Amino acid sequence: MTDFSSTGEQQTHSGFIAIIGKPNVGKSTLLNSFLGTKVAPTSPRPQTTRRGVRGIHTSGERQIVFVDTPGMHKAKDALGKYMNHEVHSALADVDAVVWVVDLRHPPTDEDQLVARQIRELPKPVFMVGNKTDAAKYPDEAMKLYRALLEGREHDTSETMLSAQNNPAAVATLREQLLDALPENPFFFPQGAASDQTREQWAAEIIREEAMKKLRDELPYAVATRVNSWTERQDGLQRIEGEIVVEKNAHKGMVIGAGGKQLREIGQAARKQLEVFLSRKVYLGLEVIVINNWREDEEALRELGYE
Ligand SMILES: Nc1nc2c(ncn2[C@@H]2O[C@H](COP(=O)(O)OP(=O)(O)OP(=O)(O)O)[C@@H](O)[C@H]2O)c(=O)[nH]1
Repeated sequence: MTDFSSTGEQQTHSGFIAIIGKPNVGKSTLLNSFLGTKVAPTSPRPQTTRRGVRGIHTSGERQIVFVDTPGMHKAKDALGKYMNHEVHSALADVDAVVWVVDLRHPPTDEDQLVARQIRELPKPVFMVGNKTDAAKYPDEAMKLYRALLEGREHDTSETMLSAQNNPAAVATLREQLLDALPENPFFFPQGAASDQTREQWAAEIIREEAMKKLRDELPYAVATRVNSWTERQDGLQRIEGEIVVEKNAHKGMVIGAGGKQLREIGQAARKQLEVFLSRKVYLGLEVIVINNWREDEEALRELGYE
């Protein structure tokens, strides 16, 4: 382990905390809110998160490394299996778990799947009832979720909040997480916000915008990557990216009539990148085909899912 501790004298506390839950409950939104910056993609579509993206929060002598996991679900293909595997390995390696549930609805089979994973886990679990702003019966829903952990013998705490609209409640929860960290040297340098490269980060933003625009099953058949990023002397960031589809027939569906859809995806992604980078961005996007990439272990590796 690399020792990034700020001082040799004061003891630092540092640890890994996984954010888990079924798809679409608001895990990435909560992570971004914990960090006050955007490291994870969010979208109204389930299963937007594919990698165990890490976000890092350092406060004084304490550092949390967040592991944002893909939503746990019943896997249908190699990509799905990879995503569930990410959740299992995340749980084995972390010091505590934040379990996010959606208070707008009662628990489903997928929530039970998650609860089974953590009921016996000998690590602190912080249950977060999310979306209180949009829930009709938040207390009743929370009771049903609580029941899924009945019999659990290890530390469990609860919070109800809106990851999207409740920064004060998110900050209070973050403070509780900081208090739960074990004594450890820092795992990352103090200023770091994520362990993603800027290329991975930009590729995820492009994928987020593509997922918002594409219809039916197509969003899930799309991967993105950034192949080149150069900075001009006047500060303009020139980024070249690819949207990868798994069939020739999908290419036209992504590009759209006269290239309209691809242009819209590119424009939306460019705007997000410009906001986060505070720089002018030129974004070049191309659509390419890698046949059945979701079933192809080598292609998955090539696209960074390993
Ligand atoms: N009303 C409301 N919506 C929220 C809140 N938090 C998140 N959302 C929305 O819920 C949707 C899913 O949020 P994400 O953060 O992408 O969810 P996720 O759990 O990371 O999703 P996966 O990547 O599929 O696992 C998005 O449309 C968010 O804007 C909240 O506090 N209130």
